[in-house]
Amino acid sequence: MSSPFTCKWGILATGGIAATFTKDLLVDPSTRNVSDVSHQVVAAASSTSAERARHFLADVGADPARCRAYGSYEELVRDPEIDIIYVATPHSHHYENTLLCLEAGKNVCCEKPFTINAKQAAHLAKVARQRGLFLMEAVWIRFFPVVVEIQRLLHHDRVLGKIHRVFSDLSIAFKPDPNHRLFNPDLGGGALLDLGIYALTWQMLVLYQHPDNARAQPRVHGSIVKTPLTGVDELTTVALNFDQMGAQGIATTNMTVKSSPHYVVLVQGEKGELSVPFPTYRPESYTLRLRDAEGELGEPQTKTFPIPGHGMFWEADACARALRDGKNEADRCTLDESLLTMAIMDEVRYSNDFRYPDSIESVRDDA
Ligand SMILES: NC(=O)C1=CN([C@@H]2O[C@H](COP(=O)(O)OP(=O)(O)OC[C@H]3O[C@@H](n4cnc5c(N)ncnc54)[C@H](OP(=O)(O)O)[C@@H]3O)[C@@H](O)[C@H]2O)C=CC1
Ligand SMILES: O=C1OC[C@@H](O)[C@H](O)[C@H]1O
Repeated sequence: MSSPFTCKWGILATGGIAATFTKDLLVDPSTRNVSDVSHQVVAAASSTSAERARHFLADVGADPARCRAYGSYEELVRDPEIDIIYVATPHSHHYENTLLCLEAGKNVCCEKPFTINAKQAAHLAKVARQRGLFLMEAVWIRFFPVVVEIQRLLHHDRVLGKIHRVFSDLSIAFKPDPNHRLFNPDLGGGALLDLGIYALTWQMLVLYQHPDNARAQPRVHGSIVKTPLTGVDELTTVALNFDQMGAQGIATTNMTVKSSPHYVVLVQGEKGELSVPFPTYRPESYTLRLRDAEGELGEPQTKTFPIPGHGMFWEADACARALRDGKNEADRCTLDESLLTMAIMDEVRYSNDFRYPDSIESVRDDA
């Protein structure tokens, strides 16, 4: 058996999800039956201090003898050993931080949402393509085995027959705090960009990618209620009409009331229903209920997929395989779909008169 391709990671930022992702990189791939790729953490950087980066590496359990700790992102992107950088800053910073990496010749996996708006995302895609670099938005659910199986059931096996509509929600009750990144407009806060992107991703996975849709773009209508606290969107609903296949998607999100536990994603088709419970940002199971001869929904059949860690390693494996194979995009998370998702969120925000400060909506002059 040939030895696995080892992907060498640099971690840009040391907050909550950077720690979770890095710990997942250190999980033994054999626990998820992966033997063709593996991961090594070779550096981390904090914009605060090198000391903070050192603590981060120690906290996540990285081998201090094999890692470097930097006190600036600029130093990180110059590290010659790094194959790919994981960008884990707040939304407001993704565009500039990813550009910094790409311009230094580094491949990038950038946290969701890709950027603040579609113009910024298009600029990143242009730079990556011009330079022949790998670039991916870290929409980790796209790589979960449960998601792969749901798509096979709906798209290939067509267990529900024609799909009529899809409800998808991700709502979490956060304590209102004007300084938290979720509420702070200067950091790109708001339900849509942080949580709604998952509800929209389920629509992309089920309806947009359905063979009957043939990648036709949906018509989009959005409705937003802003929080009086800071003016970012607090309650947001998006209706997506997939005219090609005569189906409708309803994606909802909010930062005040938690999603109902059982039917967070609900796909309704002519032959029955498929549902995915909370949390849709870390899906672990699905339930299928098929109609009997009388048209009544039958007994629920649930299938659960164990997650041997947090579940972020599957997207990391996809990045590693793309680098190994000389590809600049991951098949399950393409730049075109990230651009379309950003364009849908732009449409919802701008049609509801919700813009972030110019300082974070802008693109560089050379975009
Ligand atoms: N996939 C998933 O499940 C999740 C994804 N996310 C995404 O990850 C990203 C980061 O979220 P999260 O880790 O929760 O955020 P945190 O606030 O915990 O961490 C963000 C980090 O970014 C760095 N940073 C740089 N500039 C700033 C700034 N001006 N203000 C605050 N932080 C700054 C800091 O690291 P330093 O000081 O070291 O530079 C900070 O620790 C977001 O895009 C979010 O949407 C978040 C949670 C879950
Ligand atoms: O991606 C995310 O998923 C989980 C949420 O708690 C978090 O706010 C969000 O960024």
